Amino acid sequence: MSTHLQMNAQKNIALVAHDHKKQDLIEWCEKHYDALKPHRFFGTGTTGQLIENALGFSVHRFQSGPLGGDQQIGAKIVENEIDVLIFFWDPLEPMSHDPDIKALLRLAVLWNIPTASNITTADFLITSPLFISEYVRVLPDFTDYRNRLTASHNAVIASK
Ligand SMILES: O=C(CO)COP(=O)(O)O
Repeated sequence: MSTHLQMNAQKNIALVAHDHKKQDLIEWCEKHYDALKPHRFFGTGTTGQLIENALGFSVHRFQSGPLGGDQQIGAKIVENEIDVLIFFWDPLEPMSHDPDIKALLRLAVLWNIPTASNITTADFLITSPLFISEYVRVLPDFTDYRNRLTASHNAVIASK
């Protein structure tokens, strides 16, 4: 069994980049300005501010990554408020908030969110016809997982 979530043609895009990758993300946004413009933007604090300044896009900014921004974006993914994650993370730099980064990337996989971690993948994503159309996102049915303990727990209670 699976469940389905509707993505609108206008996507909610989360933009995140580590410090040595911020310029790459800004240049990527500039390169795809026309394709990105119709969508809505979210971002970690510093990345969001830089994108606003460089592109003029309005970006809903969360906290800076090390202050919890990755976790806030992860929560929005769980609440189905983010459709696409563009996260240029730095493979050469250990981060104080590595657990938060891992958690965000994990949630993006769990909730089947299209995710780009480098320029090439981001180019492929933004040029996909699906980027500007409605799309039904398939999710595993988590019901069994959610109920995994309640049935046996209820049986134990009933037997007392
Ligand atoms: O650290 C980040 C993502 O893990 C990004 O945070 P900033 O955009 O605030 O620099």
